[in-house]
Amino acid sequence: MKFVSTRGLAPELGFRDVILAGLANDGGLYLPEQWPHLSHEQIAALRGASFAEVAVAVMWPFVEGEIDRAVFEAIVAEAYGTFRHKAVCPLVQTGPNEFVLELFHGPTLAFKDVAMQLVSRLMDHVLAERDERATIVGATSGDTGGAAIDAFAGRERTDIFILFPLGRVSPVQQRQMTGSAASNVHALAIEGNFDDCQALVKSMFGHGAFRDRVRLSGVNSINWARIMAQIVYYFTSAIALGAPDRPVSFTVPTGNFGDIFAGYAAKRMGLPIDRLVIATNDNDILARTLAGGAYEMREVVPTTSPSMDIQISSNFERLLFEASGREAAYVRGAMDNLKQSHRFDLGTAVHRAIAADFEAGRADTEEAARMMAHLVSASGYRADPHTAVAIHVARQRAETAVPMVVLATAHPAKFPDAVEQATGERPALPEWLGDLMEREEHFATLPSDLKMVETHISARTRAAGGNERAG
Ligand SMILES: Cc1ncc(COP(=O)(O)O)c(C=O)c1O
Ligand SMILES: N[C@@H](CCOP(=O)(O)O)C(=O)O
Repeated sequence: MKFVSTRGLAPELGFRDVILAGLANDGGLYLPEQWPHLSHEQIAALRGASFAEVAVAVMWPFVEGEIDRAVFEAIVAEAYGTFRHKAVCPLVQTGPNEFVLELFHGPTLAFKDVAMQLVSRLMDHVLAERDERATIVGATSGDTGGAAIDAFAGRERTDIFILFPLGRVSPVQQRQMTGSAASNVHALAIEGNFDDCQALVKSMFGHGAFRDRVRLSGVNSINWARIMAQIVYYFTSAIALGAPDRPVSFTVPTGNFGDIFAGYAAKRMGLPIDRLVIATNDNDILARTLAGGAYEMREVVPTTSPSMDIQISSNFERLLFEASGREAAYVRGAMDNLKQSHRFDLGTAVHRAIAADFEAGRADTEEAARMMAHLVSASGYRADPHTAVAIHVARQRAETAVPMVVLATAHPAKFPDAVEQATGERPALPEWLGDLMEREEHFATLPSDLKMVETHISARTRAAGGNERAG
């Protein structure tokens, strides 16, 4: 299997190069050159299989020929052995035909662990095989950072630098990034918002000399391996609800569009998905784009679901590539317009193609709070604010006979203030997270300035001969 860039100007790569590359060197995002297909019989044969078994079956077509099967199976088993629930991602029924898919039973209590625990092990394997080191730089609005730090802390072949927006993540999210004592971990508080952090990361990838000097790699959902791992839970949940004989719909709290794009990928691979519903908070650029056909940036509004406080939704580029019939020139044009004028028009054909697969809705902070309170009083279910946004959006849709799965992307204890304000109850962190809030913090604060951030990283990454500890 080869992978191609959405901008059409980067070399085609195999899986091992794609996982290390992160972003393509033309600024685009990698996608498989064609979608593998699982037949009705192959999907039906996965009934009763464990999460790890389904994971191997779903991801194998992407890695076949690049990683030995037994090695891959062992890596998958080890990655999902870190989860605290034996089903890994359990389904909980919250309404007559509504199910919540809990993706937060991993080490940092967010859905990011599902991919990150696997990606760190796969990267380590490829780097060891090549006897190389890498510098991982990531941007986070809160959850990716903690999950990446947990997954990469102490790994000999990688140094990891996570850029988070100063003062815009929850205290639990911040401690998950700053509380690591591992010498290869560097948390950087950036004076800006998440879009500034993500733009800095993309600029570093676009800066060839820096990219080569530090052997830059990325673990945001720009990295295809992140999306690949997230496809798996669409299969496990749909199969548990009767697929492939019965279609299933999904509502996904969305920011960078990685999670819901994984659902789209599952559909392209043969999973019978009826509706894919994008749920946004007050930062509703995706809902506005689907309604009006124009992607138009506005100021980011801080909300109680901070991980979705995003205007530049990076994986939307992957969807543009697909919806335009894989027209790299169209994608380049749209991305140029976005950079220059902070907007672009989808055009009728692409708008229609997107509307054929996706619906969208929004829930503001007030509506999310009301939903959190309602869930507790109606059924005793405790949702985090991101999940509450999605449940609100799911319940605005017309009911059909098709089961609706809502992705629960974070544990409520990651956002205790918002949950307490809405429900009157303060969710406690699981005991095994113990002294998280008392750990000593290590981080550096930097302006949103490319040169200063690059200089900071160069001095500290072992891949470029640096060895200073952050913060
Ligand atoms: C808790 C939570 N929910 C939802 C999202 C949005 O997911 P995505 O960026 O893949 O659209 C994020 C951030 O990615 C998150 O951390
Ligand atoms: N909400 C995210 C933003 C980054 O998303 P990613 O999926 O591209 O890593 C976060 O929690 O950091």
